[in-house]
Amino acid sequence: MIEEAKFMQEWGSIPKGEGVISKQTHFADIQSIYERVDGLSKDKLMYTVYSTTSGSLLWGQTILEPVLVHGECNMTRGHFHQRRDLDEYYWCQKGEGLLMLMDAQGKCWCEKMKPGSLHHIHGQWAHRCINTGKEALSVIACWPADAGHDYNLTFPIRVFKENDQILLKK
Ligand SMILES: O=P(O)(O)OC[C@H]1O[C@](O)(CO)[C@@H](O)[C@@H]1O
Repeated sequence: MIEEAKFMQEWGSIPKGEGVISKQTHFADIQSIYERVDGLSKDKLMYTVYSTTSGSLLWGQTILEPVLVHGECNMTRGHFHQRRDLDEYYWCQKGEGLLMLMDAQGKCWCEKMKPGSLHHIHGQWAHRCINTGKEALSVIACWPADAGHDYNLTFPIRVFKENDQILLKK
């Protein structure tokens, strides 16, 4: 017997199929992670996450809008996995940005994301996506459904864009 695929992730599009959900994050939800909170409308859309669970795996897509908050690049909240033994893959579909990583000792570094770049995230590394480009940054992820999110962290580096230059500030 040959069946149709249950989900579609067409090139350049969002995941479609039964059980795909989406969640929007607006500036009001995320403002506390930025250095400055004034000057941007609270209802500004910052990012959208589409996700679906099949068995023990999650498939998700995060679309980060090209927004600067007083020069600071739009970013996801960022998290460790509650289960530090569970890894994740990120694949950049569109746009350009940085994947910020931090280990358990607080060592923090970034990998460049561009269309096609594939990133392995070790289970003990916190991770955050940052849009440094002029268009939306679209990142697809696959990770274990029981990994969980641990938001109890602070990244020691901030990413700004000034005169088209990317600046990392401690
Ligand atoms: O929850 P955060 O840290 O804002 O990250 C954005 C997205 O990254 C994912 O965890 C994929 O890693 C999504 O589930 C999540 O919502």
